[in-house]
Amino acid sequence: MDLGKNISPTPQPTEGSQEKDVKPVEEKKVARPIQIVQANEHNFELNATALEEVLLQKHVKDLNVVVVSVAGAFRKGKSFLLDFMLRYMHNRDKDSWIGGNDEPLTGFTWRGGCERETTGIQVWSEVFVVEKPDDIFIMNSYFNLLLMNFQVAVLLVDTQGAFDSQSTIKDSATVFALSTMTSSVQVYNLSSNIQEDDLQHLQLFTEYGRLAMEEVSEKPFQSLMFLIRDWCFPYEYCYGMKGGNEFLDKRLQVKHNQHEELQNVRNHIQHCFSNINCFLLPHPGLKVATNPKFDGRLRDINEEFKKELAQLVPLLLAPSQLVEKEIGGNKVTCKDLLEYFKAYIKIYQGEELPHPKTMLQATAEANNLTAVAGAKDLYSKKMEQVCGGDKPYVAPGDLKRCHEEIRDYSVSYFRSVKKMGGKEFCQRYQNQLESELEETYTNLSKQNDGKNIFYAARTPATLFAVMFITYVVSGVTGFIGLSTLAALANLVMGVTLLSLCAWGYVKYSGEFRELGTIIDEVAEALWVQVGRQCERREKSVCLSVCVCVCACVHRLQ
Ligand SMILES: Nc1nc2c(ncn2[C@@H]2O[C@H](COP(=O)(O)OP(=O)(O)OP(=O)(O)O)[C@@H](O)[C@H]2O)c(=O)[nH]1
Ligand SMILES: [Mg+2]
Repeated sequence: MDLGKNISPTPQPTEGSQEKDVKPVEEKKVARPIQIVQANEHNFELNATALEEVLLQKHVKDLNVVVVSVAGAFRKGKSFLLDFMLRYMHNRDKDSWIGGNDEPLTGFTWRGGCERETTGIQVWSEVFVVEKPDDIFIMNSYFNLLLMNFQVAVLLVDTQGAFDSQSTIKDSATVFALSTMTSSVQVYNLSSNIQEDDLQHLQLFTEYGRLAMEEVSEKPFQSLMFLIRDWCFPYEYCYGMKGGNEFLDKRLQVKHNQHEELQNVRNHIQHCFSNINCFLLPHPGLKVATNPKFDGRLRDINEEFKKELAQLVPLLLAPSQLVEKEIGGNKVTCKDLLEYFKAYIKIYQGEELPHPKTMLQATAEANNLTAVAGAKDLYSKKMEQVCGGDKPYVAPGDLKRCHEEIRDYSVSYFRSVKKMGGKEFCQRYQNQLESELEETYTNLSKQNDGKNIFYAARTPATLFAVMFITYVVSGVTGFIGLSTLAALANLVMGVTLLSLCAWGYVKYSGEFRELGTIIDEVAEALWVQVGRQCERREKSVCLSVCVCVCACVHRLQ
């Protein structure tokens, strides 16, 4: 059997991707980390030109891509690990890929210290072409079975650490989601153990990724590897993949007697990834963790760590282990990946996605909203007893008084409910509640007005009055010979009569309600205007009476 013989598939050009050939980056410059997503003041921008330079290199652009990314909290050795992956990719044909004892570790920038190092998303400029054995065997003309090999392009991705002091939850979620959506293998880098909050954050971040994807299939993401650094309990679960998977099975187990919250997190994670693994890595030794002069040379690293690292990296990057990136069930080429990056980043730059929040913020919001809903419910129930649909008309003054009493009672209920978020935060929700109650009151008082038969008769009364006045005006003006004015008055009377008939039909049939509303509004405006004029007249009449009385009194004196 002739293994390893090259039969490369013919790549199909993809619609919409740019047909550019870019010279290999390493031809122009030495291989280096390339910043493809930049974080500017909590906004993420894609450096499309830099990504094009990497992904549109002639020898890789049409190859299926394998994207291995490392993500997780900041300062936990992600870039350090990726540099060992780079060593593997460079020396994978040699017996020992891990390097010499005194060779400093270079590649993605890593360092000691407590402040974050990597920002945004970086990729390694050199895309590695690997012959990946496929499961298909073919027979050649000499009747030998040949294992088909496909060339794939391997891209290594380093990400900004989550939860550093300069990033919001949204920033961390965006980086994690973007890297998960674009990678075929996501390494979730954790320290010491899998805590419940690690699972909750993974749930939040993957949900944020899922929201941004157009087609959400059953399992939107591919492989996830929990990588637990500084594992201290090899006596319970041994280092490596075997112990890791046993440990993970226990951690992700869904039991019937478990709280729903714990079950939800586990189900969510299992439904997001097609393949989930775990690897337990020992502590690399104190020199690695605490010596500021440590430059990555193997001499300073614990033997146990090196032994496990030598197992871990091939598990991710050995040709037979490579997982090609798939989106919606289709394999993705380097050229396609560029387009996906462009599309995904746009979604995160837009405003249509909800903002992920801290747990306190989300809980406080939920508390306050529940209290607002409770208070509104209380208000509605009490007001229902005063002016509900089956209750008779209430005098507007009485209704207002009831509203004020019940509003104060509801607001004090809202204030009495225990809520998170602090005084100022809760005040915002109290203001929202008060304005919503005022709105409800306006609607209720309109309904109440509708029950007043005199109110309901306003429109026909106004129209009748207009008809009567125009009738008199037309009679008088006709009598004194002002025939044009008389004709005009007749016209107005005719239009008013028509409006009255139309209004009657609308009220009877419930059809053409917009027309009915317009007639009501015009009649209402007339009514109000006439009312105001009468009030003013009344005042001026009163004033004149007062002036007359004063003058008489003055005369008498
Ligand atoms: N305890 C411990 N320290 C490690 C391990 N691997 C690397 N380190 C050390 O962790 C420190 C940070 O390494 P980086 O690779 O820069 O960490 P990072 O996660 O990329 O950090 P950010 O880029 O800031 O997110 C360095 O001092 C490494 O020597 C490990 O497995 N355990
Ligand atoms: Mg880093």
